[in-house]
Amino acid sequence: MSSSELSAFLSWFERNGASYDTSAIGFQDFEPSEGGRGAVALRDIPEDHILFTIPRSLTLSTRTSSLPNILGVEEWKRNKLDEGWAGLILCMMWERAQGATSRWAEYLDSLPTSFDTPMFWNDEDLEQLKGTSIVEKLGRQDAERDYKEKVLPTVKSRSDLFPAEMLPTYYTLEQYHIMGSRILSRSFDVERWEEEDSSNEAANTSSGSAMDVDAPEREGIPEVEEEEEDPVDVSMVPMADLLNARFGSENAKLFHEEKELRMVSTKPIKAGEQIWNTYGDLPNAELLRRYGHIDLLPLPDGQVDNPGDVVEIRADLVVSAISREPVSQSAKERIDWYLEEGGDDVLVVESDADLPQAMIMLIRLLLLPDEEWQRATQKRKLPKAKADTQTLEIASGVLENRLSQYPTTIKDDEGLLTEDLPLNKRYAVSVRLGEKRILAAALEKTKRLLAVEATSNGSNKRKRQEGGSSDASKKSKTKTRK
Ligand SMILES: C[S@@+](CC[C@H](N)C(=O)[O-])C[C@H]1O[C@@H](n2cnc3c(N)ncnc32)[C@H](O)[C@@H]1O
Repeated sequence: MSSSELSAFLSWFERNGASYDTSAIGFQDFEPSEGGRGAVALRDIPEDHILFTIPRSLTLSTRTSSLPNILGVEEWKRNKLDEGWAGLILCMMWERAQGATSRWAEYLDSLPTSFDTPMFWNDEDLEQLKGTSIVEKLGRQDAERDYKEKVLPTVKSRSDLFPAEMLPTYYTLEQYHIMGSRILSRSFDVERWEEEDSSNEAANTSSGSAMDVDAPEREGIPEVEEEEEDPVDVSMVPMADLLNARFGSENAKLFHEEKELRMVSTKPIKAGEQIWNTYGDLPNAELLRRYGHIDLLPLPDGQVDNPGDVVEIRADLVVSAISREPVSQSAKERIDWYLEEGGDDVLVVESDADLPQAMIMLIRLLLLPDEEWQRATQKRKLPKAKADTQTLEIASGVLENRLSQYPTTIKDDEGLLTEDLPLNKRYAVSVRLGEKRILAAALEKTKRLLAVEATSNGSNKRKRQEGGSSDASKKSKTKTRK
């Protein structure tokens, strides 16, 4: 954003009922490694200070744009614009096409039009991400399908709203990707205020609840960390999206009030310091995919990594470690049951390198003798996450198999990082190295436990270790791939 775009944005912000404390917060360019353009404290700011306030009506979402109502509820739903981000993307395209008459004209003009995220990388750079879960999550094909099946038919069927001569400028696939990337790197989830009236009927048709309802936890099923996002909550929040983020550095947070959103300091901030929001202290793979940067911090073990890093292991690696191809009918039934009962198809190893509880349960489930399997289904109870020798052996095979999905070794990557690499490659190598270090640590832990199992040979000591969940396992996060 140029300085003239910034000042146009700031005066638009204030003209439209938003306000910011001009004595406390300013905007400047930081080093690229510090996030580039961001917010700075102009003076010492105490904790709990309101930095800026935005009326809910000035956020841009399918609730606040008038397009869904103008188009009509029926058509909105018929074209599936109430599912996923296609509806918001179309609203953003349409608002932009309205030019100066759009309520968000200056805001939209201030947003970036190019991105460094892997979505826009060439094949050579993407190749460097092999083994990480980024490539399969890019969603380029899904986005293109939504564009072709939801957006284009809508646009072509309503020339009163989308004049044909505007299509090549405002409603192209390229614009679709740009708007999608703006949402990916800048949107917030803004839930409806509990008592709030549903004023934009077309946008409020999604089945999601405005309340933050936790999924019920069934016995034996590990908690599911991620909740389904309700598309009507996904909102562009002017000014809040100017704040950068760094692992563990958050000093300001967005609070959702009935009529407005407030960015409030959560710690004292010294004059000259950057004002950091949080993107959730994400693993590097997710930071890179959504935002195009990574976080690297010196850790107590002397390595430089992101403490929020995780490794995702697809549950089918566990299945193939146990059952021979073709997968037996019984294994298929068990996997279906595990998934129906809320078990997840992706197992997550965190940076502490403990085996995910879900992995141990799944292994044990697949190994259960038939009678016990019948009992488990009757009681709707997964096996305990107790890692015995057989389970540990299989888990270590799964970890080795997962490690082999990366074409390079830890040593190769450490060597590469000493070289002068282009930025995309440096990021990709750092992401895969962080993941491999976690896998290697998990493998080492598992092998240590196997050695203990082998030497203790049924002694009392071993009984004590088997009494509860193995140290190697933990109540794990499981995750649904997006
Ligand atoms: C919500 S925006 C923040 C404002 C942004 N810097 C701008 O100029 O509009 C998120 C983007 O800021 C950049 N960013 C934020 N934090 C960063 C960090 N710690 N290191 C590098 N880039 C960062 C990334 O490009 C990211 O996609």
